[in-house]
Amino acid sequence: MNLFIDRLITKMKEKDSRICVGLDPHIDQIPEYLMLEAGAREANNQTKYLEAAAHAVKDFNKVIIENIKPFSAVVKPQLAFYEQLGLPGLKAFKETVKFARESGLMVIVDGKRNDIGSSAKGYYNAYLNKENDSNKPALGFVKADALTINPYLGFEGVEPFLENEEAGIFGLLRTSNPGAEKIQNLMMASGKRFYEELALMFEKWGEDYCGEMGYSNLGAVVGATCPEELAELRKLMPRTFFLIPGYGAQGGGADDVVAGFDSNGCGGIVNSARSIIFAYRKELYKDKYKEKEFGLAAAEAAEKMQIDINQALEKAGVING
Ligand SMILES: O=c1ccn([C@@H]2O[C@H](COP(=O)(O)O)[C@@H](O)[C@H]2O)c(=O)[nH]1
Repeated sequence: MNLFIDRLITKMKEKDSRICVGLDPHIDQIPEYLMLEAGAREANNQTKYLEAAAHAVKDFNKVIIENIKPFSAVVKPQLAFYEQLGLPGLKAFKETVKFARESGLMVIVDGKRNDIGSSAKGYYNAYLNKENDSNKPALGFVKADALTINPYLGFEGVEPFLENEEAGIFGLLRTSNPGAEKIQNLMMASGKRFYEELALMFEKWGEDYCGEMGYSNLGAVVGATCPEELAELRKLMPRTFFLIPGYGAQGGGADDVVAGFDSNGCGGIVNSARSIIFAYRKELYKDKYKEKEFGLAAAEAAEKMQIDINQALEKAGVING
């Protein structure tokens, strides 16, 4: 049972959780005391500031991971927030991935990578490579369980990412942002929308990478903000597992994501970043938790999201309570 997708489904079942916590450390929302302790406020040049901010990010992530792990099987660090901190940010990212995996969580790196096949292989090596494939030391940056990719270059840009059966990928299909509709919902000459055509390609591309539970190591990203497309795609793509972002801060809610799951309550994982990791700043929790208790606020928000989604599935008759 080494296939990524089988491990993911098993872990989600063990925790009875369909949520993924986004580790998106927006610097302006990191608790001020962490920035002060790390020396970010006294830094008088960029080098010192980036080092201090990256230190604060690493400390922040560790507290979040410790607090949300009872409620989530997976975290999804968004690379953009680490790259903006330069080399110290990449170091913080690497330590975060390692800490999350040591804490028993699976890690989906959100990098939306892709290129022509020969260059895509480089991204594969960086994030998903097997550690010991031969007698030679292997290439690699971090050991993630999965990576988000962009399928725009076609299958030869996707195939290199599927080499390691222990690792998975999620290709952008129908994204959660408002502007996505203008491109992804374009009507094609076939009478199908662009995302529908792409969905059929995903199903075909993923067919040789299926696990024991019927889902493929090639998953798809479909937004919680477009429940109609989510419902349609679930029917069109029986072997494709969905990563569903857009919950919380972007407006998606529990009832919106129900359609992303199959009749067994499987087939999707719902991501939320800001509304969990920065819950301590939200009206709902602000009076209850002090800044230093941001981890407790994140735990409460994660538990609420876990319960809300499970209850929405129960209400829809998909799972039994
Ligand atoms: O369609 C997409 C694809 C990826 N994302 C990413 O998910 C998180 C969402 O963060 P929130 O704070 O929960 O809004 C972020 O990393 C995005 O880059 C997405 O939102 N939509």
